Amino acid sequence: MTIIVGGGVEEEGEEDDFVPTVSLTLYETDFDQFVNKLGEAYEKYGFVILENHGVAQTDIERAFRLSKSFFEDLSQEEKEKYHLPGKGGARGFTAFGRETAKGATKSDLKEFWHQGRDLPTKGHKFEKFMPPNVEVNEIEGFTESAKHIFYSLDELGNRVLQALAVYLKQDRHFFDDKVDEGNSILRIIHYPPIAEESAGHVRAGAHEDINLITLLLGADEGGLQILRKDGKWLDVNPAPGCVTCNIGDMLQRLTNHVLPSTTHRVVNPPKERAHIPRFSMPYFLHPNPDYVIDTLESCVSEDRPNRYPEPISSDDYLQERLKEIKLK
Ligand SMILES: O=C(O)CCC(=O)C(=O)O
Ligand SMILES: [Fe+2]
Repeated sequence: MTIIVGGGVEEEGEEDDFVPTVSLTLYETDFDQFVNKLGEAYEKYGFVILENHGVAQTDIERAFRLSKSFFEDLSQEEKEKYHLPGKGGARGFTAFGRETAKGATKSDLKEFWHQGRDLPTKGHKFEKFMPPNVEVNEIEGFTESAKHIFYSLDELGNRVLQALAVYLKQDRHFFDDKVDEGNSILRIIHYPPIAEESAGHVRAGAHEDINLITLLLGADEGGLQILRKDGKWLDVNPAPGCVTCNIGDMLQRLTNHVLPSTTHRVVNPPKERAHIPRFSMPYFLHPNPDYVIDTLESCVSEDRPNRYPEPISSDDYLQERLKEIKLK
């Protein structure tokens, strides 16, 4: 059958072979339909592709141009200057070969930059959780562009969370005061060309995201795959400029697995494309660090007993998980 996969693009395949694309225009014109489409896609795949999301294509292209310039034009020494030791990679640069998927022995084939939230005041109660951002001096516009993408995806994420709140039978604004000072991170990733022999290392090993939801730019480059419930790996093929949005472990925990955090990975390209680098930008939307994740009552029933009777603070949960992926 022919399927429209977003942006009017047609592809051949079975309906189950595609992560659904949902348009943000529905958020304005038919919120209930937006809620249902998102909820259905998430219950089935844990992933959805968002089009007409309002982040300007020119801003996205600029951010990718500046990312390319940072990773390819600066020397290793210049990049290393922006690494903050002992901070769990929370801000600035993390070198190639550092992050290792939970349970994996071989590190991922990537280097990345982390941009976080700027706290509004000095002496803010979240300073101990959220260190200041690092400014890149060599690449004009890099910091400003990273901030712009951070806050644009944050705003988009808030709209997705409104829909999910309604889907979960909460007030539409349930998440608003739980994420307004969230310890969120924009990760600007560079996967360099693959060397002759990658010795079992992959661009990003199979993992689940830690946070509430992730909003990803750049997946149109290919390589991203999700693990379907039947055990098959499914390519995620968004139309250019779309945002891929998935559920992370914190939201899976809060919803007692009503919304699943789906395992995903980035596979190495075939030999003839091994010389092509890949760039992507996931925005990991986190709750405020003092928010306590306590299973929603609307997600517990006789058939679905509470898997997490012990509540946990977002920061304790995050710190545990950072150790597991060798960033702490
Ligand atoms: O690069 C991508 O497309 C996905 C990256 C990812 O899954 C992650 O960094 O958690
Ligand atoms: Fe991920």
